[in-house]
Amino acid sequence: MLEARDITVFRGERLVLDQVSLSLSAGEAMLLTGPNGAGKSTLMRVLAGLRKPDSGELLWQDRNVFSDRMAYAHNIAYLGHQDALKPGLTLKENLSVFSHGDSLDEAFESFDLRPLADTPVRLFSAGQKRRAALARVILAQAPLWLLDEPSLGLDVHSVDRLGEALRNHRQKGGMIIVTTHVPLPLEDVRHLTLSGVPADEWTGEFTVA
Ligand SMILES: Nc1ncnc2c1ncn2[C@@H]1O[C@H](COP(=O)(O)OP(=O)(O)OP(=O)(O)O)[C@@H](O)[C@H]1O
Repeated sequence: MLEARDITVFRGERLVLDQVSLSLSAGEAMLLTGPNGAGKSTLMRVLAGLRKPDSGELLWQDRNVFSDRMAYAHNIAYLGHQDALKPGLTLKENLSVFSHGDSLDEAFESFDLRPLADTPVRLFSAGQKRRAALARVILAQAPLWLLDEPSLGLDVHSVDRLGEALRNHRQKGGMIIVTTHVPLPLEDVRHLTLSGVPADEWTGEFTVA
């Protein structure tokens, strides 16, 4: 089980997350929504153990994540805005680092990547890179998926494939937290909306010469 209690984060002088709490159990999914700048990606980085909150606690199986981040890292698959693939390597070379054999085949199948297996990733389109990054999420075989705008750049067919991957993961007892600005094929999902901490009103004026 994942539990976040009163997570508070400042970026510079600015309060971005103000005592945000959530919890998630096996098989559950949560949709994280809110306007641009509301703090969704910041919260995802905290949940991924990549950023320590200024106050609050993050617990995985009742243990504090930040007291042993390395142990926690084995339990998560985090997809950020960057696809984190090596451009000079082929797709197969990129993904083989994470797995071999059957699981690699399954990951290729999940996002129709077989025809691109021997192509260098630098030649991929934005959507193809996103599909490859999603295949990597599957390969991680981690119980908790943290997906920041996973459908970015995906065509309609690939969004369907994403829906299937999300469903399969939950059926196996996996957990998912996902941010999105567009509808996703995700049933029976809990919602957390970040409204954003209001910035001070900008009081400047433009002068037209
Ligand atoms: N590198 C940074 N340094 C300082 N402040 C930052 C930095 N990156 C983001 N912020 C601030 O943190 C706030 C939250 O950003 P974050 O990326 O978490 O929002 P978001 O909800 O994911 O937005 P979006 O929907 O546009 O992806 C932003 O409003 C911005 O003011």
